[in-house]
Amino acid sequence: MIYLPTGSQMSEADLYTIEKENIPSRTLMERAASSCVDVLIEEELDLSSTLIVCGVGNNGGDGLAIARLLSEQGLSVAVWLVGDTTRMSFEAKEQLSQLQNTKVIIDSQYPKGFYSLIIDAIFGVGLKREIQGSYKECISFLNQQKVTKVAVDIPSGISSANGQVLGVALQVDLTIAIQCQKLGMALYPGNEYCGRIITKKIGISTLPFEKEKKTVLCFHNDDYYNLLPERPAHANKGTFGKVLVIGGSKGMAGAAYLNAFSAYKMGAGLVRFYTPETNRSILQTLLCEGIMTTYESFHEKECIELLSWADVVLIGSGLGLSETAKEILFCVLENHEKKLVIDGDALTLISQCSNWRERVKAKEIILTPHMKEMSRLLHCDVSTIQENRTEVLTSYVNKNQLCCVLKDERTLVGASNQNPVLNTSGNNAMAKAGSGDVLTGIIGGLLSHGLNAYESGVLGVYLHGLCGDIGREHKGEFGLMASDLAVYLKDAINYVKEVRK
Ligand SMILES: NC(=O)C1=CN([C@@H]2O[C@H](COP(=O)(O)OP(=O)(O)OC[C@H]3O[C@@H](n4cnc5c(N)ncnc54)[C@H](OP(=O)(O)O)[C@@H]3O)[C@@H](O)[C@H]2O)[C@@H](O)CC1
Ligand SMILES: [K+]
Repeated sequence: MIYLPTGSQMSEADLYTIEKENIPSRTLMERAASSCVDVLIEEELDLSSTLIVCGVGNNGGDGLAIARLLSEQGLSVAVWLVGDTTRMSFEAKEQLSQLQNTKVIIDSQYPKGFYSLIIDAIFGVGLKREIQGSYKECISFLNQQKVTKVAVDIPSGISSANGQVLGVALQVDLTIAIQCQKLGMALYPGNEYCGRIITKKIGISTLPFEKEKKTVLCFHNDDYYNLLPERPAHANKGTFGKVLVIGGSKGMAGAAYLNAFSAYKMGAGLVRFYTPETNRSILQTLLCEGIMTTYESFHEKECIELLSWADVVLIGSGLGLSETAKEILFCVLENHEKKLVIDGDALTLISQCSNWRERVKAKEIILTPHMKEMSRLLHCDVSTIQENRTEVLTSYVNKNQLCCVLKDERTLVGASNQNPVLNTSGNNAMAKAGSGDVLTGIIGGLLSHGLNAYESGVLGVYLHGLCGDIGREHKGEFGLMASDLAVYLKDAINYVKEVRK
């Protein structure tokens, strides 16, 4: 597992290392620069004529130190110093003065020439506001140059906190992340600007953000392997849990089908539909293994009886917003005591009720909103969530004591008192109707094996993304369907086991 700190968390770690571990800032900068030079050599980049574009902060300081190290090897280097040098950081000033006695060309304008490589050391984690004026012109100009580009720490213009482009950003081929990859490099669009990412540790203590439950994690295959549920040999269909799918209004039977099919494919022992009568023959034809109870209107006693049967309830996929849907939903909230996944229309319905959380009895709760549904739950706009997703998610799950799977190109899973986990599996072939219903089913299947909400959310999202990655290989970027995803679950699970070996 790795930490994905924001730039601010990284700056705190820099400071902690300098002050508490007595490693001078200058030493860290030298280590950063020599690590970058190592990468440039290891990657066999053409270093015959390098342009290093430096800002006036410590990212620029890294760039100036790289210029000196390359020049010491007899290589031709030019530095384009952008920004107001009267505002230069102490460390960058030191680096600049060391460069004066070398052959490196230093210019405050673009030093005209033919370059084999451009190194971006304009902004690192210290970038916090929109880029304008001459900085903007410089980055736009560099974007037009058809030369290999390498970013020091993070491409200039990408917010290390949320991956957004702050006015303009440099598209590079390779990013050398100092000590850790930053959160903004894993999120979109930031990730697309980074090219390949190579991380180089330079001895910055990560203790300050390791202690914080709000630091985002990215799991490795082994972490996922450790979460995979066991399938004991002495088992019957009751061993792997009973899942009740409440979803699929008229015309939306497919959503309930995908929930149930995916829960079965994830290994659930028994899956039952509770769905409108109009869906009966459709669902029984699609999934003969699904047990069926149907309704035409709300019957409290029937609903409560079904809840006492179920270990896990999945409610909301294609449920609709009717009065009956609402009555069933609140009956579930107020009576189901075990595990509960709230998806789709059920999320919209709870967002219209200010005290919904107080009414929930379930001991484990997972919400699976996409950005729009999250914005309804929080009564704010989508961009506010996208810009501050970690803070928004952590405060929501802690306030409501539940697990929330915030679906996006990069899904983030949060749970009370746990670090949020950012998922990196999956691809754009999965951006299709029904994909979320499959995820809900997979999570249901994991819950029914005894995993807790956080574990089911984290592993479920990863497996779902892997199904998309494997599925794209077989069905293509255009043709992959949501129902295919669940079919590839067996390959996804095998992949996690195989990589472990
Ligand atoms: N010893 C250490 O600490 C180590 C640090 N390391 C390296 O340092 C990097 C972090 O350095 P940093 O904190 O100095 O920030 P950095 O990214 O250079 O930018 C700050 C400068 O940009 C300016 N500025 C910001 N936004 C702007 C805008 N929109 N438009 C215009 N200007 C803007 C800002 O100006 P100000 O806000 O002060 O007006 C300030 O001048 C880190 O990524 C890593 O590469 C490593 O070597 C390891 C050891
Ligand atoms: K940079």
